Amino acid sequence: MNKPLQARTRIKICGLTRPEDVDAAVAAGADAIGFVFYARSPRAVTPLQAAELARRLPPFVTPVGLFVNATPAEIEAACACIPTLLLQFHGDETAAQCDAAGRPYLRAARVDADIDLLNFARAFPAAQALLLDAHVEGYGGGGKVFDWSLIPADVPAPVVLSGGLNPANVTDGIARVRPVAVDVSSGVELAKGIKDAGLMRRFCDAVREADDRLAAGL
Ligand SMILES: O=C(O)c1ccccc1NCC(=O)[C@H](O)[C@H](O)COP(=O)(O)O
Repeated sequence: MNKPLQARTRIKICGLTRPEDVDAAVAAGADAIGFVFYARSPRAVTPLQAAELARRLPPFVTPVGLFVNATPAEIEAACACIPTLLLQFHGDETAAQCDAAGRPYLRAARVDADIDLLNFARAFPAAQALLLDAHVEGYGGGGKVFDWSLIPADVPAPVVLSGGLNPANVTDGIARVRPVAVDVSSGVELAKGIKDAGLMRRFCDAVREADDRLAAGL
């Protein structure tokens, strides 16, 4: 998969609920912090809780708001609390529903042998990137790795690799998929919504190691 080598692989850490975890994720090198606005998730936060957490972010660390089949009013309420929110649609939202939010967004695809990722990507031309996650019960956050060989070499969108990543497998994931970014939740947790600072550091170090190996042509 021959893709232009970007300066470095960006890192999104998702499902944060505590201020100390936001601080630790930023210190570890996260480029984006995901807040889950899906009430059925054990990692769910309210827009006001997320706004308080997002105020801890320095410049150039992006808050990402994650939605599953939310109403326009729910999306607008979250954006009113966090004006710089990058949206992530992780449910069954159509392109029209995603585009109607009027903001940059990531479109999640739940990957298994049944999905046609090329057609899926073409259906969301306005998405800033495709976030490729495993197909799990409960829409996401499942800690499950999907078969990366299912990802076509010519996906017509930037790819964020997600699904069951952790410090032990992210280097391989970057080498094989060459994503613009990686996304992790379970793999850096002590429990759902409770992140581990050491695991976040190790995850970000492993991403840096993968970038260094790619830059060295290894
Ligand atoms: O994190 C959740 O609880 C969640 C619930 C419902 C839909 C999506 C959810 N998370 C979305 C993410 O972006 C996760 O980071 C992604 O699914 C990867 O999670 P994991 O496999 O646990 O690293």
